[in-house]
Amino acid sequence: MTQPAALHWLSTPPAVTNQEMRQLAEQRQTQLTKPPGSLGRLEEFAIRLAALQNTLQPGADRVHIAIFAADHGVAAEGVSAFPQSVTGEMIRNFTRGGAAINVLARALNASLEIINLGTVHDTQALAHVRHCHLGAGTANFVHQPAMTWEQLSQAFQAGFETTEHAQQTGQQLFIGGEMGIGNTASATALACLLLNEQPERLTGRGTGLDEQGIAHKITIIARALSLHRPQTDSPLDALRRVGGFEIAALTGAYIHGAQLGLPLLIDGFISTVAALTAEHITPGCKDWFIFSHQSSELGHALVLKALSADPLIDLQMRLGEGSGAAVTLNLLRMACKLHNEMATFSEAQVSQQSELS
Ligand SMILES: Cc1cc2ncn([C@H]3O[C@H](COP(=O)(O)O)[C@@H](O)[C@H]3O)c2cc1C
Ligand SMILES: O=C(O)c1cccnc1
Repeated sequence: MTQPAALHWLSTPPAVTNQEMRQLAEQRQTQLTKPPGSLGRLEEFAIRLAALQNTLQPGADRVHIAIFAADHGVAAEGVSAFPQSVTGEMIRNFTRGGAAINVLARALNASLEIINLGTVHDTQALAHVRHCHLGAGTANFVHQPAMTWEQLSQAFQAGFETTEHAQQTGQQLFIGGEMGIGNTASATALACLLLNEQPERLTGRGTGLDEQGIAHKITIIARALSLHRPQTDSPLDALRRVGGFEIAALTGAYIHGAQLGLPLLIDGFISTVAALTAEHITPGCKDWFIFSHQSSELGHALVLKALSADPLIDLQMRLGEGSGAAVTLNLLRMACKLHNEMATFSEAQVSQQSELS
């Protein structure tokens, strides 16, 4: 079967960013009572948000965080330091407020939504979760495509609905996150297909593999690539063959967010691979991405480079769940406040830089 008609919305181009607003915001930065450029990258981020939000008063107060969770068939190959049951157990933890992202969402006063796309252990009865059950995890992509076209299409639909709802409820920024044991192997295989890379250059520790574990993970990914690489005919097909339900949903959320003109704050390795996939499927999406942090997962630097991305911070985090993006949110909030609330030279009657210098 080929690409279903339900995926036609993917060819709608991303929204166009407002370059005039960008210039106005740049001008305002030069008029604020500080030496030009002295707030460094905080200036750049306020200017970017002004252009993306189409306002001279950018903000990151109303933020929605969505965590997409699902299991991976490739976990059966022993590619994670943790057992597959952890995906379902963590979904339960999210519902009880005990995960890192719960703590961060509370501290940031951001809304948090958990989307369960399908786990091996039964999690379908959990309350406070949006259930979009596509199966008991993906198939093991070492032997066959991870998903059917129908499953891929439904995962995209779950992502579409998430950013659609975020936009309708007036959110200024969207953070996507993921949970799924084995998903660094899936994201690595996907990045290898999209960037025509070898797994040795991208495979990292994930949840904490040792050197032997990494060597085994590389062998598994290489085996999968030798099966899928010759048959993959599009970025969408690459995602279907070696991706995960949650990675596909995140990709769909990013594409639709970019179509709506919703700024998207991107988390670590897995989320950045979803962002790369979104850009390959619907070129121009990356105009709407703000890269939050550099993860210590080995492949992240290379994938960021492929997107010409220079993230805000590097705290050597490697958790996922949208946690790195959430941690940088206060920096964006400060950047906006400075941009919006500082006095200009003329308002404060402070002399500007002399002509001679
Ligand atoms: C308790 C726990 C909480 C997590 N939260 C995110 N991840 C992260 O680790 C997983 C990917 O690593 P790998 O590919 O090595 O399995 C994903 O679920 C990711 O979100 C977690 C992992 C664990 C163990
Ligand atoms: O960078 C990430 O997102 C990441 C890295 C390792 C494990 N889980 C997530």
